[in-house]
Amino acid sequence: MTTSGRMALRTQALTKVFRGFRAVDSVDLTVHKGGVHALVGPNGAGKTTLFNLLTGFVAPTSGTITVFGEDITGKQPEQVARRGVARSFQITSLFENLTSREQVELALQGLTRQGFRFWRSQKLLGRHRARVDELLAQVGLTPLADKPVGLLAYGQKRALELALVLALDPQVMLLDEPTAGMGIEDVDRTIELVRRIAAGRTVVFVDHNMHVVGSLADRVTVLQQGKVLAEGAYDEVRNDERVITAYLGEADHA
Ligand SMILES: Nc1ncnc2c1ncn2[C@@H]1O[C@H](COP(=O)(O)OP(=O)(O)OP(=O)(O)O)[C@@H](O)[C@H]1O
Repeated sequence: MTTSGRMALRTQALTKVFRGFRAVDSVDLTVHKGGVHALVGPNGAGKTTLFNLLTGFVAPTSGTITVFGEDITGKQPEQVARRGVARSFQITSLFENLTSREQVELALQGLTRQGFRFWRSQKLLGRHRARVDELLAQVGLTPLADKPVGLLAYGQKRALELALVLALDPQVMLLDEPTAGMGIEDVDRTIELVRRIAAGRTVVFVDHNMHVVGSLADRVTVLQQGKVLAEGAYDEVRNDERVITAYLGEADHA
């Protein structure tokens, strides 16, 4: 296999400047195919901006982004999604009055060009139902499929978000703080869930919880002030003096 064939995502000198402020500063990032790659760093390090760049929600000031060897720099989010890169939806994008099932149906419907016409075809509708059931089962929401989303617990809503990403059947899945705001039980359940759905895909995720990072990531990139401070396996990175200092600095601040 060629080197580019093993790379799912690659950025070179990727930079985003907001009114003179370098939020992402010359980042070289390589995410290997099939890898689970964590982006960590103190608040304001540029993690969200990097995510937005990788998914086309923010256009870079300079630098390049490639997906499986293809240059996607400057492409729109839909075009990036069409190349198999999908990010998690935020809870705020869930409709509280719809059930989990309806929510997943809506996500699948968005994938079809036929739109509403699609739903009039009984045959396709049946095939679709099976897929909806499968997605709900994957994230453990089968028993709650017909409950309005507004009545779901926080952790269950986060699981539903993952089902919406999975509906796109992405090759590369970007998860923005999948365990943020969760209690310990939900955190451990989510770790298991992400591990399961990561099989056969490439995952990039941001998380502040080092237990999550250590449990899931085979590679960790530490950002600080928009730059890559360190990169490596979790155990290498967490013992890196510069990383310890960056985090202690943040703790002092707090
Ligand atoms: N649209 C914008 N306009 C101006 N500045 C921005 C914009 N988006 C982000 N920034 C700045 O860029 C820097 C990096 O922000 P970013 O949200 O990417 O950091 P982060 O690592 O995700 O932080 P957190 O962990 O707090 O979510 C911050 O200083 C932020 O204020």
